[in-house]
Amino acid sequence: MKIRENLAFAIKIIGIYRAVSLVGLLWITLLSISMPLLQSLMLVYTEKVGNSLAGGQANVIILLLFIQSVLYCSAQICMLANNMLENKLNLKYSLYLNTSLKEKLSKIKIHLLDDTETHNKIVTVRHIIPQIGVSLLSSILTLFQAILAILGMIYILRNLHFSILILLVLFSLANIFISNIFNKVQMNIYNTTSEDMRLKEYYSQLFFNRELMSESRMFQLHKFFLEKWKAVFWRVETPNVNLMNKRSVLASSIQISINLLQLIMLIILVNTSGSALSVGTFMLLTQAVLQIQGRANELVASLSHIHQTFMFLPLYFEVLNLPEEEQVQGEEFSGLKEGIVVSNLSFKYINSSSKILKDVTFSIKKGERVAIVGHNGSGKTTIVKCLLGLYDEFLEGSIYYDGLSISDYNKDTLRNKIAVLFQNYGKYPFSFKENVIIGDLKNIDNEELYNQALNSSNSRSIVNSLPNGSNTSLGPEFNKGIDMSGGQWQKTALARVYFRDADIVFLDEPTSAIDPISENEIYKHFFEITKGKTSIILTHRLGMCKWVDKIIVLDKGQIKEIGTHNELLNKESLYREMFLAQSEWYIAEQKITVVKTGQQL
Ligand SMILES: Nc1ncnc2c1ncn2[C@@H]1O[C@H](COP(=O)(O)OP(=O)(O)OP(=O)(O)O)[C@@H](O)[C@H]1O
Repeated sequence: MKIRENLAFAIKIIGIYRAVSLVGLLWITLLSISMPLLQSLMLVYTEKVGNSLAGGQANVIILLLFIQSVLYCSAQICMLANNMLENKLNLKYSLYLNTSLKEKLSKIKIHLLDDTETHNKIVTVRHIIPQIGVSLLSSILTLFQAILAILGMIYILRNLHFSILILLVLFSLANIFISNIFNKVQMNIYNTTSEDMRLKEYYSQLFFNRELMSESRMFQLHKFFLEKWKAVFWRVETPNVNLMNKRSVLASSIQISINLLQLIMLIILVNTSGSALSVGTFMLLTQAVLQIQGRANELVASLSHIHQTFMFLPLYFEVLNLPEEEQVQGEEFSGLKEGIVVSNLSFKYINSSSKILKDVTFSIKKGERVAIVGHNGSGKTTIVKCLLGLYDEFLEGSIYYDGLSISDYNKDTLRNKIAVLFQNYGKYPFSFKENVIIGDLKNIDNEELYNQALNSSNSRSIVNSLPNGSNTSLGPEFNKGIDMSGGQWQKTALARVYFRDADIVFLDEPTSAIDPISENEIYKHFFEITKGKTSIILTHRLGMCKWVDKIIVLDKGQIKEIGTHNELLNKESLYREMFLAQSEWYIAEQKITVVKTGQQL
């Protein structure tokens, strides 16, 4: 089973090498075969030169030396070409393998990223990618080279005492056995420390995360972070260092054994050949013994590396085979015609212990403006994620767009018609304009749309204040960029949403960081430009709910009430309770103003 599995992996890997560069693969194989052949030929000529030194003609000796030199230069040129090609292929394989991984991650089911195990696997695969690339290929080729070279030398040494060969075989077998043990230990270390490796990276980046820097200074957290980082540092590095030390002990022992082995082999040679040994043959034999030993070491090292890589390959292919979001070739979504219906929807995240949404039912007509409100953690964002089709297979109940279940639509066509502003939207270190136009990559040259988006999101004044206008780089980490305030970033993210020619708009807390005057402007624009579009806004600012057609109030994952602002305010409701609690602030403020100024209301 194991052999069959490994064979299947080998075929897949060869497929990858072929896909990346068939010509490169052929050349590097050719060069790898040429080098040991040239080395064997050089040995043959070493013997001839040595033998001709004893009484040979000068011109014959010169000719032999010349041929030997040509062979040496050819071997060097092959080695150079091989190294250069290897460097180039290294880049190509690394690009290919990393691209495959990134493409995969952009397609896997979102719920997998809620799982710690998936993160551990991904980080291990990222670490082993360099090993799978050219490094594996060069180990395979080194293995072939070593086998060819050893066969060539065995042929040259065919008349020698067989005990030399037995010694070599025994020595190599012991070496392979020990490497095998080390590889298993290494694999175990990777498996057991992958989560700590991620933690170590995370604690490291806390020291240069600009957004957290001020908090960390004010709370004087650096020592706390440092201690956490140090603890995890030792947990990750200690097993690796211990293994490295053991490997070093092994390497030194091998070097000492090689020396002893060479001595033993030369003693056997001298004893078996006695005085019949010519100078040339002695030179040939000593070099051959040295080379054969060197090659045997290469053979063991490459076998060990191949073995180690093959132990990791299942994990690599496991990550590449993680389930992807299903691309139903189903119905094309060309825009909402009737509305959205959510029917008895219940939902639970992969790692949550109880249901986050419980039997939720509501409907939204085309063109309606709906606000979803409720306490923190009541499930507002979760409903949106379900409506976006991010968690289809975990849903109980149904979500229909125009009467057809969300899972029957082609997801790309559905998402093309939806624009979303998430609570944790992206703040990209691109130019201001790029931060907006990534909202719809199909329209990146549409200046009119861009200008509309700036106006609707109240971002025009931001662009005017930036040193290079729309082309100003954002974020000081790159390209001497400019940082923006929280509210300016939020307006930019809103512009991104408006830039998308969407039919349905979801906004999750769109104005949480925006000043009241801008907020007012933004909502005015929003209601203007979303006329005819369906919009769903998640908010804690209940003042804006006066302007929507319907308010859905969530409580602990359940629908508590549905109605308009007036309907809900005029009866005992959670909405009324929340609205009054919020408006108390303004009423209290008014009283303060009255007291301060002595004016009458
Ligand atoms: N990926 C996740 N895995 C497990 N539980 C989650 C996940 N995301 C959210 N939750 C849990 O689901 C519940 C609802 O979260 P959700 O973000 O939907 O609330 P919300 O109403 O949008 O809250 P807020 O008003 O604070 O934004 C919370 O208890 C939260 O802990």
